[in-house]
Amino acid sequence: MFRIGQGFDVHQLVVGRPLIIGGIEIPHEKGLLGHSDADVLLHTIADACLGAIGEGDIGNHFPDTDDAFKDADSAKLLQHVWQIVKEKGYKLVNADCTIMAQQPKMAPHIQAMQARIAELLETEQENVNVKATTTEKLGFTGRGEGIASQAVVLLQKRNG
Ligand SMILES: Nc1ccn([C@@H]2O[C@H](COP(=O)(O)O)[C@@H](O)[C@H]2O)c(=O)n1
Ligand SMILES: C[C@@]1(CO)OP(=O)(O)OP(=O)(O)OC[C@H]1O
Repeated sequence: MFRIGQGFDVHQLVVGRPLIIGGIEIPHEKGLLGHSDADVLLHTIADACLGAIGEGDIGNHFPDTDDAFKDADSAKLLQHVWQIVKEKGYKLVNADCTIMAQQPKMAPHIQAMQARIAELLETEQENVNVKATTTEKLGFTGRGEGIASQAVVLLQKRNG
């Protein structure tokens, strides 16, 4: 049996924060604001996984009112979500993601993001695709006020 899930997330870009996307720290004069480390891409993938198995969203599992998740490493949050997916008997078929950011250039970091995400989802790197697009200077992403991300994941029930 197959299950599909999609995720979408947005975080504001501000000075004084590191920019962490896809588990990779990217040199930039601004970073993403959030209760956790605000890794917009890992949040999107976690939401897509939770959506695929009908388990709500990361806000339900890791409330932003809980100090336990203050400055949390989103890789650990995604690992926790992936445990739930595995306990339900699923493995990843593939994940496809898009980052919407006017700046900085994601291209030099895409391979590292794909490798890290594949590691977190216990799959081969070829099963994880990360893309980036500017939004042609339009909207909040185009003005550099924030970064958005979306993802689709396909899961398959393991045999036995
Ligand atoms: N933050 C970004 C945005 C885009 N790219 C890459 O640039 C290419 C052109 O982007 P469009 O806005 O015209 O879609 C595309 O190949 C993106 O991968 C990037 O590296 N970082
Ligand atoms: C990740 C959590 C953890 O407290 O906080 P934020 O970093 O603010 O991120 P968001 O995408 O708003 O998801 C909610 C929370 O689960």
